[in-house]
Amino acid sequence: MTSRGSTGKGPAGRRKGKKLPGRPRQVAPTSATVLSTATGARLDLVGGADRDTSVQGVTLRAQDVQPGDLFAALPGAATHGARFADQAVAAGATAILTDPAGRVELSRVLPPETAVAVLIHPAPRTVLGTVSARVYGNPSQRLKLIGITGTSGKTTTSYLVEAALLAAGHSVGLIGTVETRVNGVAQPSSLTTPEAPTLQALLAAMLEDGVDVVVMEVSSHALSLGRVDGAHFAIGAFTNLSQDHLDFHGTMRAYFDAKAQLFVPSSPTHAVRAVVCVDDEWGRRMADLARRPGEAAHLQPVTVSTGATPAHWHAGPSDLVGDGTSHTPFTEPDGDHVLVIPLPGRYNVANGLLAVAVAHAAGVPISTALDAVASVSVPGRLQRVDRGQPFLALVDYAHKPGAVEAVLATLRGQLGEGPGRVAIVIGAGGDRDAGKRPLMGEAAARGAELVIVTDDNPRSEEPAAIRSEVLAGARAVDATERPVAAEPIREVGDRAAAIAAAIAWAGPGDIVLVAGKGHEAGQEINGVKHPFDDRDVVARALESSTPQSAPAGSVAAEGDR
Ligand SMILES: CC(=O)N[C@H]1[C@@H](OP(=O)(O)OP(=O)(O)OC[C@H]2O[C@@H](n3ccc(=O)[nH]c3=O)[C@H](O)[C@@H]2O)O[C@H](CO)[C@@H](O)[C@@H]1O[C@H](C)C(=O)N[C@@H](C)C(=O)N[C@H](CCC(=O)O)C(=O)O
Ligand SMILES: Nc1ncnc2c1ncn2[C@@H]1O[C@H](COP(=O)(O)OP(=O)(O)OP(=O)(O)O)[C@@H](O)[C@H]1O
Repeated sequence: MTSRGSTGKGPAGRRKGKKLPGRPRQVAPTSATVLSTATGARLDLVGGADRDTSVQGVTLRAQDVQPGDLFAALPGAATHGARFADQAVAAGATAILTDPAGRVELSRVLPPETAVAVLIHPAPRTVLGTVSARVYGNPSQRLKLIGITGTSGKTTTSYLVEAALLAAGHSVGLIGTVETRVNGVAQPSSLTTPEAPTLQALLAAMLEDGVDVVVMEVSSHALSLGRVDGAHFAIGAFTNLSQDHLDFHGTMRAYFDAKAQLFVPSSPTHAVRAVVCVDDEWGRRMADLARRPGEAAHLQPVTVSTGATPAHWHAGPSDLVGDGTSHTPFTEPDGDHVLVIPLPGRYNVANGLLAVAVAHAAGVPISTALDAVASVSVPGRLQRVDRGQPFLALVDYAHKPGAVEAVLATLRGQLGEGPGRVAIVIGAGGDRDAGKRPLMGEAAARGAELVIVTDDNPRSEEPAAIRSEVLAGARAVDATERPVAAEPIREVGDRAAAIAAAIAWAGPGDIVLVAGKGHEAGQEINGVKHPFDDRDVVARALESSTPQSAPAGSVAAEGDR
């Protein structure tokens, strides 16, 4: 499996052993006074600190501070950053950005005689993006920044856009859920969208490395928490919206409003150009909101559709070729083309068409983009694991109801009228939107003959309680609404055992889908990340299961790892 599909180079295309530069080598100093003026924060010169105190970096986590940094001591859900200010100052922080409560905390934790410039703002998170962008020289104004948002399809679409940009000769940076990558050097990501200090430092480092275009995933958390404040997006793309993250946003409307900040012209983080998939109602609303009455045509949103909704870019019916490659004719304002994409499912046609439209908006010729997306793979998204077994074993990142529904519909379509059946191994993450758990169970029961409910990342929650919520949704589905050969829903808490049970169940022509963790390399239980990679576990289960004879047309070893 290539961890990037873009160039077809695969792991060999990576510069092994090289570390991604997280920060630029050169940063011009910014004075505390300039930052105070730019943000309206009150400047308090503790211990006689100089008002010209210079800042050459910004850090959110005290333990990561480097000499010359401003430490952003923010209030959080678990603690207040100001409690760690002594560590930040000991590491060389010259300035601190905090709120009034944090200022009080500083008096308690900082050693006497500490000289440090303190910027006090009632809501420091709201100015952190501006501060970070300013300190790192506003890097997004000197490169082309493309932001991709939506509930599902962000990672896939960004890989496809990256492939198109690389094919057109750009030097490309990628920031997203799976990894952050610059010129072939990659490192795993911890957040989908980094916090503002990390993001701005990364953009500045990319610029130094010669990058001219950056494709990044923009999560709704990032938009709500100001992580992309201070970033100037040349293009913003919207994939779709379905239920997720309601623990954080409360309602679908608030979730949508968070995403809309990338598109609504009145929002400070709106992209210059919007490219919007209008397949769902939310997308249609987003395209309306992104319109700019009275402005030039080239600034109006570009719409993309794979369904009945008319759009600038419109896909016709797809022909499935081989094991998942689809050929889809489409029209765009200047002509007709065919999108060939090696990722199965109509939803991937939507991702593919959106990606080509985004690349085109970034100046890539359509033919170049189409050639590039025809050979892309994305880690942990319908990734095959093959040990010569007579059925298809797939690892996928579906961990929300809409994604489970979309991927199962695709797999059932792939089975066609044949006798094959689908097994899904599924769980739900702890400490995240609990409302989606029964809905995921329901989608699984509707689309698979065998449903094995297991643990995902329980995090701090009781795993059995999470499973019971998924099970409740699955078991509530009436037998008449399940596939004809459906079996009773099973519960196997241990994820490896659940995977082994699904593999043991499968016979020739069946499909086993291990959903939810995709590319992830660990399972988080009670604050500890245990090594666990679904792809390795599936491979081991296949190797230790009884060998069966391969039927005609069994899958090739592509996507294996
Ligand atoms: C809801 C959310 O996003 N919370 C983020 C937020 O936490 P918080 O403000 O509550 O921080 P806290 O833990 O109370 O700590 C307060 C402050 O003390 C500092 N601190 C804390 C402890 C310490 O030892 N040293 C230290 O300096 C922290 O850096 C922080 O500034 O600030 C923290 C510091 O950056 C983040 O790690 C944390 O993300 C948590 C880990 C998280 O899991 N976020 C997820 C939900 C998220 O953002 N996901 C999105 C969407 C993904 C998707 O679409 O599926 C993403 O973009 O990844
Ligand atoms: N356009 C789409 N519509 C519905 N489901 C999709 C779409 N694209 C991908 N999926 C499903 O969602 C899963 C995650 O896809 P991808 O990583 O591209 O999305 P994402 O938006 O980055 O997800 P996340 O926010 O969870 O990181 C896939 O494994 C697949 O099951």
